[in-house]
Amino acid sequence: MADRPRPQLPARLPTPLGRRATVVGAGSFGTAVAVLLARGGFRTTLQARTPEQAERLQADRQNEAYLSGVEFPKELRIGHVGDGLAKAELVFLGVPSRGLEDVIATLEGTGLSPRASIISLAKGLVPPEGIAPTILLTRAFGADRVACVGGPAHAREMVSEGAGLVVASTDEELATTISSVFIRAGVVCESSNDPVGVELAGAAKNAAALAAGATERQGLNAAGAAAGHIFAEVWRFAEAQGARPESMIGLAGTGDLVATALAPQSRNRRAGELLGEGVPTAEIPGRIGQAVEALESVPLLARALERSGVDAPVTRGLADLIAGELPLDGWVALVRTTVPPSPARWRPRPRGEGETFRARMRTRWEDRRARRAARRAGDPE
Ligand SMILES: NC(=O)C1=CN([C@@H]2O[C@H](COP(=O)(O)OP(=O)(O)OC[C@H]3O[C@@H](n4cnc5c(N)ncnc54)[C@H](OP(=O)(O)O)[C@@H]3O)[C@@H](O)[C@H]2O)C=CC1
Ligand SMILES: O=C(CO)COP(=O)(O)O
Repeated sequence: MADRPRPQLPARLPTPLGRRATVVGAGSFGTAVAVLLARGGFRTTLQARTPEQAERLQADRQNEAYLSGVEFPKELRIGHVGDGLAKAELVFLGVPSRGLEDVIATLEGTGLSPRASIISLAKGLVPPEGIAPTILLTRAFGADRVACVGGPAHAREMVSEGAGLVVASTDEELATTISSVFIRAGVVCESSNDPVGVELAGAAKNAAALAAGATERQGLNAAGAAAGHIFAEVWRFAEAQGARPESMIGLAGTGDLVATALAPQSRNRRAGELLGEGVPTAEIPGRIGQAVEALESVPLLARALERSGVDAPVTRGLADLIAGELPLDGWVALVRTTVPPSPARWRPRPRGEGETFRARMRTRWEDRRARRAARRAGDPE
């Protein structure tokens, strides 16, 4: 930590002295976030699911099962269900999306402060509706108490070298408080007021990494096309929900996609590789041994896109591949032949204020020529 360059702190950062945080879920990411929060000056409790797990973590002062070799700072407290919640101002949920409803239910009986903010670390969708985690949390706690975290952030590298986090909340003060504690801990963290966009970007990158993993042996162009189609399809859905393009283009979307698709240890990409090798979906979580969000969120995503009328053949095809209803060669053929719907290729260009008359005429002429060529090729415009 001491030897590497640290991100620059904004001029006025709130001092965290005496402030408390709890991380629910002592898996790889929950543990890594708890380590950062303790480094960032928060009095932090890491909450395991059972007393036995908590005892093990306390005895070892590291998480052998999920993040071995990362020593806990001495300030980090260890607990199990309910511990550390009554006084916590920030409660981070480090469990996979499918566990969020259960965790919210357990939070209710723990004396959680009505002022505590709840932050989702999940990069998937919540069943059965396939909603973004912050939508579920907002229903339970109200939007001004809710945030999420996205961006390229593999747990082990994050605690040793850093990460590119994005904290998103509709409450600006909350987003700034959370991002400043990560920055104090030495990790780059931007804030955003587009939580659903950041979460859909995270779900899209996991889906795209899984798709790329399943396809890479058949050809890297096909793997890239699969990822590109999925991003475009999810973006059309996200846009209809008011999300902003920078959430998909920046750290939380393309940035995290590159980190996940390149990482040999990525669980989502590895799950895709196993699917591509013909391993049945039901066996994959057991082989990987940790959360593989995309296996569950892709079918939810495909249904959500269908419900909202978004044309999403590649996301649907990936869901069918996961369900065992589309063979690998059928999936690859689908990826190789899918043409995005015409609005993705053909949109009126915005006219710049300073554009000259000549340049405008030239643009119109080029537009007309391209439309004629598309008609001749039999493409709808
Ligand atoms: N790992 C990473 O690098 C990153 C992960 N994420 C996201 O963080 C989320 C958590 O993933 P990650 O930490 O990697 O997963 P892991 O599989 O490493 O750990 C999951 C943790 O959640 C606990 N858990 C699972 N279900 C429940 C439940 N119903 N109630 C309480 N606890 C539960 C598990 O407990 P038990 O051991 O008892 O099963 C375990 O402690 C995912 O959405 C992932 O996409 C985001 C960025 C990076
Ligand atoms: O979200 C991640 C990194 O930002 C981790 O992705 P994997 O779960 O595929 O390892």
